Amino acid sequence: MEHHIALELVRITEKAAIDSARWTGRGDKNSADDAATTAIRSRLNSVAIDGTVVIGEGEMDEAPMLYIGEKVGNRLGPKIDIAVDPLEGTETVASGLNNAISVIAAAPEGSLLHAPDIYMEKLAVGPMLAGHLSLNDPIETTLAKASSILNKPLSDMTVSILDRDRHREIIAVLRASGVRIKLLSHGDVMGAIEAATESEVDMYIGSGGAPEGVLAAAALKCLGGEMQGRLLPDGIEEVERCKRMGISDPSQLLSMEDMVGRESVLFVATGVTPGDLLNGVRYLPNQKAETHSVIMHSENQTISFLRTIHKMPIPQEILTEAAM
Ligand SMILES: O=P(O)(O)OC[C@H]1O[C@](O)(COP(=O)(O)O)[C@@H](O)[C@@H]1O
Repeated sequence: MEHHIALELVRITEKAAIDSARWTGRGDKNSADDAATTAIRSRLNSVAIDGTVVIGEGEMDEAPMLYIGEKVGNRLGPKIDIAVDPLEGTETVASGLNNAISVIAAAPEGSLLHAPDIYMEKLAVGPMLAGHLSLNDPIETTLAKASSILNKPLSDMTVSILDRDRHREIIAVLRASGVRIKLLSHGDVMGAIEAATESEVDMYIGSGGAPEGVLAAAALKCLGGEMQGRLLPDGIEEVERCKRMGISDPSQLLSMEDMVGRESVLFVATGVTPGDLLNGVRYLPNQKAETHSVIMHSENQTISFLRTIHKMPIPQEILTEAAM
């Protein structure tokens, strides 16, 4: 995956972040999401790719922009799959909380799993634990193995998980084991990534969105970590949806390769609100804004951080007022 594509894509997540961060704390998650989606959609066709959205805003009949199967890019570049979440953490922005990002992953055509918008059970770890654990094991076994490989007692380990009622049993098991728990209010792409960066978190577990699982798997591949998943279809309709998207056995354990393929993957994200890995957007005087982004390539496992100062166009309404 070529570097210039990453730079073009990150310019797009930056714009999405700048536009959606204006909705921080305003209690309107749909407007925040619309702002990010519009920014991404209006710019994707200028990127030198022959792209297909495999993870986007929904299926064709439910999403006017960035629908699954939509062709994007100027068609002059390589054929690639695009997974995009214009705003990961819509509620986070609406409530003015931390860790909302705008994110795009890209990989050669046919590499990324067409994940339906249902829940996925997930296990994400960093390089030291990669290849050593299994989502099939009971949590107690997973924790014991991790503790032995990391050579630290359970009481020194931290596991992160979304703070949801559906996780009550898992959280009880974690508490009984003695590990520290980091409860996330929203945003499990960043939650999973944190398990593979130099943070206090050793492991991310629990269920979250399946599309977010694929995005996180792309990042974890670049970080040398590992992500395993299992779709959790709720009822026949969701099982059928999995099948329509090419997943014949929705209960199968999904490896990194199942989710992001064997070839090189690219992951770019820009912080919308302040977070552990990325700062959020800062609006500066003189129509400027500052963004913080990360660009990850799986090929050499390079992780680059980018701080950019943007000169923003003067809003149309101000131009109109000045002309009067
Ligand atoms: O809030 P739920 O239903 O537990 O869903 C969890 C999913 O929602 C998120 O927290 C945020 O998703 P949105 O950006 O769509 O609001 C994801 O990161 C996560 O995978």
